[in-house]
This record gives sequence, C-alpha cells and structure tokens, in this order.
Amino acid sequence: MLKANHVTGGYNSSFSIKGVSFTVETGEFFGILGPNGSGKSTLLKMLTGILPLQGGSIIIGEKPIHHYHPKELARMIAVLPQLNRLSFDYQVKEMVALGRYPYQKGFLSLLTKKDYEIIEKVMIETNILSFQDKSVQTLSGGEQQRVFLAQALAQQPRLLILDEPTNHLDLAFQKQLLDTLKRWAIEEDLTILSVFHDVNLASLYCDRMMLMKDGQVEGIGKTEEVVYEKKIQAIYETEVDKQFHPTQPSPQIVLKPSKLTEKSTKVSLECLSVQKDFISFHSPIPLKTLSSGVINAGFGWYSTFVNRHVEKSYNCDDFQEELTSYIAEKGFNPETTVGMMTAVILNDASWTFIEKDGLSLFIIVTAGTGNAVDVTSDRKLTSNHVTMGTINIWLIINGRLTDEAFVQAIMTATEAKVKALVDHNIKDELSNTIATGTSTDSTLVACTQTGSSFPFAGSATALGKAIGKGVYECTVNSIKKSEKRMKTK
Ligand SMILES: Nc1ncnc2c1ncn2[C@@H]1O[C@H](COP(=O)(O)OP(=O)(O)OP(=O)(O)O)[C@@H](O)[C@H]1O
Repeated sequence: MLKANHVTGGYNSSFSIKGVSFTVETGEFFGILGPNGSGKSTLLKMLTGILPLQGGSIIIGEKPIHHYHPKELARMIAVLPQLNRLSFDYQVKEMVALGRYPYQKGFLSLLTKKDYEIIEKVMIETNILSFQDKSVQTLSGGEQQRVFLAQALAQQPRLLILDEPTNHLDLAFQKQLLDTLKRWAIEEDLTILSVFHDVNLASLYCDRMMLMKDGQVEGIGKTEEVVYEKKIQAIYETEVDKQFHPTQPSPQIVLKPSKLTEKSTKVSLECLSVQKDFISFHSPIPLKTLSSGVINAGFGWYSTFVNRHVEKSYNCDDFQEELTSYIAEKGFNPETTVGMMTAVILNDASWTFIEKDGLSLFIIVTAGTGNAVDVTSDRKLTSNHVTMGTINIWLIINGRLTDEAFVQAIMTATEAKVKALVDHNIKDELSNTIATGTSTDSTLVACTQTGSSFPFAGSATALGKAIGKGVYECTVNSIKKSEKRMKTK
C-alpha cells in the first residue's frame, strides 16, 4: 500500500530525514515512534505531499505520490493532523460532510444519498451523532478530535495517516478511537499509519512499528521485536522497565522514577498478628508480592496479608467475593490485601524470623494434613467442591528480589514442604502413597524491594537454604502441633 524508498529531505535548516525506507501493507496498522524532534511529523509531511522530497521515492498504491491528481490523492489518503485551534466555525455534521469532497463531481454539487449514509455511519462509529448539530468551536478538544476522525473516515480513504490521534482524549475515548481504527483496518482493509508518543498504546494496537531518532530509522518490526528495554532506553535516553500487558502479548514500558531518597524500611515480627479466626501481617510499606492467594493472586504490591481460618465444610459459590467482604469487615483494605483461607486451626501455625549472615526473612506456615494428596498418584478427582487449603506458606523477605528469585523462592519452599511431608510419612489416604501436599495449598513471597539484593533464591544460595530449612521446620512443627492437639482431644 505504501512504500518509502530512501526518503530524504526536510527544511532548509540543519534538520533532515536521512534515507528512511519502509513499507506498509494493505490493512496494516503501522506506528511511527521516536523522541521529540526525531522527525516524525516531518516524515508525515513528506508522505502526504506537503514537503517535497530531496531524494528517494514514495509509492502509494501503484504509483509515486506526485503522479496523483489532488482529488484522486484525497480518495486514496486521509490525514488527521495534530489538533490545532480552529479559526473557522462549522456544524459538526457539516464538518464531517467536508470529508465527502473528493467524491463530488462538479462545483457546488450536492451530497448524494450514499454520501449521507456514509456520513451517518462514521458519526455513529466515532460517537458524535448526539452533537451533530453543535458548532465545532463549542466542543472540547477530545470531541473535536473525534469530529476530525469522522471527517477523515468519511473520505473513505485506503490509507489513513494520523499524527498523535489520542492527544486530548481521555482513557475511554483513547480506547474507543483505537478500537474503531483497528476494526476499520480489519473489516474494511483500511491501511493505517500513525505517529504515537505513547509507546504502550502503540504496542497494544499496532501490527508493526518504526522507531526514529535524528531523522533516521532505529528499528522496524513487530511490536515485540522493537519494544524492549535497551532499545527504548537508548532511543529516549531514559531509564525504563519492560513488562507485559496482563491480558495481551504486548510489551509495555514503564518509567523508572529517580529515587531521590530511598528509605530502607524493614518488616519485623511486630507486623504479625495471630487471632482466633485469622492471621494477618501488616507491613508499613507495600511489598512486592507473588502469590496464589484467593484474592489478589499473582504479582502485585500489597501491604497486608490475611490467612483466614474456615471450617472444613466451608462451601461458597463466590468464595472470592465472600473473602473480600470478610477482609473489609476486619478493617483491611481488600485492594491492598492478599487473602488466603485455611482449614487449619490457627494455634497450630508455626513461624520463624531469621536474621543472620545478611539475611532477614520471616516464614510462617499453617499446615494440617487433612486432605493430603500425592500429586503423582492416579487418584480420581472426586467432586468439584474442594476443601479449603491446609498448607499455606508465607515468606516475607527484607531485601530486593529479581523475578527469577521470586519464582525460585516458591520452588524452594515447595521442595521443603514436600520433604517435610515425606519425612513425616504423611499419606494420601486414597492412593496410600506418600503425599506431596494437600488439595489447595497456597504460597506467598513478599519482599520490601529495599536493602540487599538477591538475584537468586534456589538451593545453591544462602537465601534458598534459609527458605528451605525454615519452611521445612515450620511445616514439621505445624504438623506436630496439629497431631498433638488431635491426640489430646
Ligand atoms: N517548519 C519548520 N522549519 C524548520 N525546521 C522545522 C520545521 N518544523 C520542524 N522543524 C524542525 O525539524 C525537527 C523535526 O521536527 P518534527 O516536528 O518532524 O519532529 P517530531 O518527531 O514530529 O517531534 P514531536 O514529537 O515533538 O512532535 C525539529 O528539530 C524541528 O525543530
């Protein structure tokens, strides 16, 4: 659809676009990104014929851009420039109707039935129908942006060129505009080329993107090929981290603010509270957490952890909602709390605080063996109702862990838990083999992310060894307490 070959040019000043080459396929959503002054708008001006080329060529469709008659080019390309102050006034629907100009035959020709149908369709798509009779000058920046997009779509172009289309739009309208564009790309084979400042939005919507710096191409490819830490850091000259969107395979970039002061806050046993029906750990600062909790599982930053005792017979269809209400009732904020449940009597919990050789960590285990399971046995799953977890392990660490260390800490804790069950000869009653855990065990690792750094937490490291030994001892102690209580019943 568009082929730029060694495009060179610019203003009669020091800045120039230097031999930029790329292609955009029909129906593709192509993003152009780069720091301020990198030449994105200048390149767009060349692609739309506003600035002449000093070298190279631009092919649109089958022929070079300068071979098009202006009206023919307007049926091929529509442009949505950056929003400027309006010096004229039109009604919204008149403004959109201007988009039909390339299809009008003679001077002063009237709009046809088809024109009106298209104008209405694009006003519905861009959600501006409700204010179609208003004056464009009375609209907010975001509303005006949608009117200009409707006008561009009314042009029924094969290629739509946009310069920062989400400027002035709130979150909901950014999504709505980009969803609309994406739908037009897929359903109408519209080719879209857009300049973006927001790397994350571009990563979510573009099929491919081009990164520019100093008038040159610094990378072209699928979003996951060009949006990575080192590349973005080098181009924008700022410190960033890369993460993935929680539900899309799109890389997302987060800024790393400079820390002017870093308080090395430590958590201690004072944060722990053991009540009859729940154990809580409340940290003075949010901790980076990885868990399989009932609420707020996965990675996140949380300051409160609650392990609630429930009866073995506990059965609730919406147990997440029920636990959320319970946590709120106890005066904790469910948004900042990881919640777990256990059928273990909380007096049987066992904990230890390890503070030696540069390590500082807290381990607490609630372990009962009521529904012990050998995960390797062929036992059949008996019903959909699962009895609430019995072995819950919390590791709370004063220190800075990498993501590898978080995962390794969970592995190490699990290995230690299994060893405790093996040594204690805990059996899966259905298979009569040694159990590896219970039916709904949970683990949580939470770290202050201040102070000492721990790149790894496997069995080859001091941290891993401390986790292994601590989890083993706490699990054995908790099982023993439970057994003793059962015997004295
Ligand atoms: N009309 C002009 N005459 C002379 N120089 C210009 C003109 N317009 C832009 N420039 C210069 O060209 C360079 C590239 O500008 P351009 O607007 O293309 O960058 P950009 O990547 O779009 O930046 P931004 O992200 O800030 O919009 C800048 O150094 C700018 O000062």
